[in-house]
Amino acid sequence: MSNVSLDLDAEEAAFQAQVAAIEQEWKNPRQAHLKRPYSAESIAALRNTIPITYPSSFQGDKLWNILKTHLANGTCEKTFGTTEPTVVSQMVKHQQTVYVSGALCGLSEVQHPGCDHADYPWDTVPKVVEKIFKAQLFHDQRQHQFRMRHSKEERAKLEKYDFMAPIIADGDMGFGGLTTTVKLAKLFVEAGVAMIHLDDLAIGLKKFTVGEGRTVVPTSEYLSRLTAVRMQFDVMGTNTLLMCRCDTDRSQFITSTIDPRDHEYIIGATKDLDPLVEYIAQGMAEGKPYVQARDEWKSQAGLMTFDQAVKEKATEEEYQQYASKAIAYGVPLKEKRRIAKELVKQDVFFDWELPRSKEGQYMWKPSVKTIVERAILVAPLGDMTWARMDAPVWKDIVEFHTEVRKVYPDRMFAFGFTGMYNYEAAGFSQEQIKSFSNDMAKLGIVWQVQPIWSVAGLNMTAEKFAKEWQRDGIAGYIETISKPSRVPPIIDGFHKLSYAGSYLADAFFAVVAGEKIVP
Ligand SMILES: C[C@](O)(C(=O)O)[C@H](CC(=O)O)C(=O)O
Repeated sequence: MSNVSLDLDAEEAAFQAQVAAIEQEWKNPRQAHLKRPYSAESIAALRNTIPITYPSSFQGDKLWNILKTHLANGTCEKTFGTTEPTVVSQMVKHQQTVYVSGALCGLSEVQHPGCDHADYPWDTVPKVVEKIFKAQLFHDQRQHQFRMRHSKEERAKLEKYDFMAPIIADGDMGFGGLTTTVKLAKLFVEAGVAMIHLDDLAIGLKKFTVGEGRTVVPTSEYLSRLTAVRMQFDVMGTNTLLMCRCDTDRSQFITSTIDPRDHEYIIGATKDLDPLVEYIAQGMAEGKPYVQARDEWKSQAGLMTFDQAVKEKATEEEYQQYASKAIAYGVPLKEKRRIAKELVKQDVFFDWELPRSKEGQYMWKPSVKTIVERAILVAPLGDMTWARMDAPVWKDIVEFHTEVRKVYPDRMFAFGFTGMYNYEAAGFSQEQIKSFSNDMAKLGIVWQVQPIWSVAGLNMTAEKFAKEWQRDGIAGYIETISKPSRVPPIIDGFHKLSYAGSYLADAFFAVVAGEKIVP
């Protein structure tokens, strides 16, 4: 039974037309850098039968043009994170984009605030994007209506801002599974986002204070996540941008050994000890703190990668022969073992199961090289790349971006100034700190974000006023806030009717009553 006429020819013709349209979309210069592992037919079969368009696609194209212009000019867009629409209304006066930080959402937009575990409900960040995007539309609408109340000559004297700054948002790790990643991508597009970033972290395994902060997932899982987002964007036919973010810098663990492309970096014990978890359990039963027991075991286990273990046992000549055959991208441990057995006289003991954590994670040896390999592998799925770094090590920054651009010369990159950066400890002079953004822009880092300004920035402002308010009462407010905010360039506030939207609200009444609202 069906409630529509079964015109099979029409259905088939519509499907083939959709396939042709998708293939044409993918040939567009805007998408020339993308390569999908799936066909246009697969996407056409997943689309709705009615045409749906999304402002997200328009904002994605706008952002693409902003970033490509910076790339061409060797400059960069500098933005910061927020969850507040009123803050956004001020950001747009000095910058071109807005960032919605997951860490900030986890502190202020959830029922259980806390550290950036990205363990908040998967729809948290998209909802904040929607809140901000709708506020942008409101600011844009009231500014337009206010301007159109004035003659063209008068408008020349009025300030005008582009409130529709593209929103970039934190997609974290896609929240665990492919179905959540697909739903997340869909919700972000429906919310009006211009770009999301997705990373290779494992969900919910961050420990902040014991040196076990980052666990990555296998390369294969990272690929699947990004493919799922690209697929969902294609199903929706949107030009929303996808940023491939790698968090392997300073990661301590990986969740699985399933992908041979990771084997080079997985750490094993070269001493045949009891497993770490047993040693820790025994130590804690004797009253030892967890970290002490863990570090004791680590100091005895001879922890290293298999290649390092071979180097320890082989002669120089044996190792050179081994390296020429076994140290290459994607060589599985099983093959490495076979080559070592063939070439190295001494037995190489190596067991990556012994150091596994209680949660089953494998130990990981981070390096710029592994971030480069992941970034290059996934680049055809995304529009930009971000190697998230825990510290501003200039040598690593140069190495990473230079290596990726050897393969993708026009690749655009992002950089995040995390709150904990200690520039002096990283060897930066004051001059280098000042020129940091411009120096990075020359490497193709066209979008740079201070993600969590709001935590310190707004807190300092709030604490300062709270103190003055108690001390000076309303006189203090007038001196420190009200008067300064009226001095051009004026900071929008409810004191200026135009910015509260009062004229917009009255315009609804006027239009309904048949009155003119333009001069
Ligand atoms: C950018 C980030 O993902 C965020 O949630 O804002 C965080 C910010 C931070 O930890 O400073 C991150 O870089 O992981």
